[in-house]
Amino acid sequence: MNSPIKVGVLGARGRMGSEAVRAVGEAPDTELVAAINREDGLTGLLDGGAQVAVDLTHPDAVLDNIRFCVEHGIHVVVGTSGLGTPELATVRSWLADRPEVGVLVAPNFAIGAVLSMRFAELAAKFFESVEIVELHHPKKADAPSGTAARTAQVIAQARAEAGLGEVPDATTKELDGARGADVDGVRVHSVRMTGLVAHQEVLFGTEGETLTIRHDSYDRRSFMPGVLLSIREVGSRPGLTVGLDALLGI
Ligand SMILES: NC(=O)C1=CN([C@@H]2O[C@H](COP(=O)(O)OP(=O)(O)OC[C@H]3O[C@@H](n4cnc5c(N)ncnc54)[C@H](OP(=O)(O)O)[C@@H]3O)[C@@H](O)[C@H]2O)C=CC1
Ligand SMILES: O=C(O)C1=N[C@H](C(=O)O)C[C@H](O)C1
Repeated sequence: MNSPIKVGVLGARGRMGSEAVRAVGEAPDTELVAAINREDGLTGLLDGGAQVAVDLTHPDAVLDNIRFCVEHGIHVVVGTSGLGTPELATVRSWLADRPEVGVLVAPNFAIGAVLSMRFAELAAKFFESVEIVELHHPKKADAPSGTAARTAQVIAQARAEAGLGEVPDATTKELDGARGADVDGVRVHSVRMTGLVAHQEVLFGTEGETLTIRHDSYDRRSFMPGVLLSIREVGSRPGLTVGLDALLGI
C-alpha cells in the first residue's frame, strides 16, 4: 500500500475545517499532519511535511494561503468561497512558475450539488427564463454563495453558446435588491436563515412549464466524500482545476 497522503487543514477549528480534520484523520489513505488556525503560521504545513493543503478559511484569507502553498510546492484543495474570474487568473499566473503543483477549487464538495450544477448547465439552453435561489445558515460571510455564482456562470455560458438572449424581465421600478444580484445576467437571490445549512434551487421557465433543480446539504458531512476525493486527486492534476466534474467523470 502507498504511504498515506500528508494533509494540512487551514481553518481547522471552523465548521468545515473541523469536519475535514475528522475525515482526514479517519480515512486510511490520508494523514493529518497540520491543523492550522487563524493565529498559527502557515509554516506548520512545512513543519508537518504536508503534500496537500485544504483551505476552509475565509474569502479574505484564501488567496494568500494559495500563494504560500504554490510557492512551497504544496498542492491545494480550495473549499473557501469568493474566488471569482480575476482571482482564478491570479492563481493561474502563480502556477505558471510552479507547473507541477495542482490547485483544485471546489465551489461545492457535495456530490449532489456538483450534479445539480451539471443538470442546470444541461437544462439552460431549453428555457428562456432562469433564476437561482440559494439558502444558507446565517453565519455565512459571503453572498451570493460560491455555488450560486458558479451555477450562474455555467448557465450563462450555456445560454450564450445556444444563442439565447437576455432573460425576459420588464422591471423598470424596483426597491434596491428586490430582483437579487445579477451574476452574468442570471438573477441570484440569497436567503440567510437559522436552521439551514446549504441549499440551492435553480428555477427554469418557458411557455407553459417550469423546471426546478434543488439540492440540500443538511449536514456538513455531505461535503466530506468530495473533500477526500479532491485530496486524493489534486496531486495528479497539475495546474488549476475548477469544480469536481472531471474527478467524477461528468
Ligand atoms: N466548497 C464547499 O463545499 C464548502 C465551502 N465552504 C466554504 O468554506 C469556508 C469556511 O466555511 P465555514 O467552515 O462555514 O466557516 P467558519 O467561519 O466556521 O470557519 C472558518 C475558519 O477559518 C478561520 N479564518 C477566518 N479568517 C481567517 C484568516 N484571515 N486567516 C486564517 N484563518 C481564518 C476561522 O478562524 P476563527 O475561528 O479564528 O474565526 C475559522 O476557524 C467559507 O468560505 C465557506 O463558504 C463551506 C462549506 C462547503
Ligand atoms: O458557507 C457555506 O456553508 C457553504 N459555502 C459554499 C458556497 O459558498 O457555495 C458551499 C456550500 O454552499 C456551503
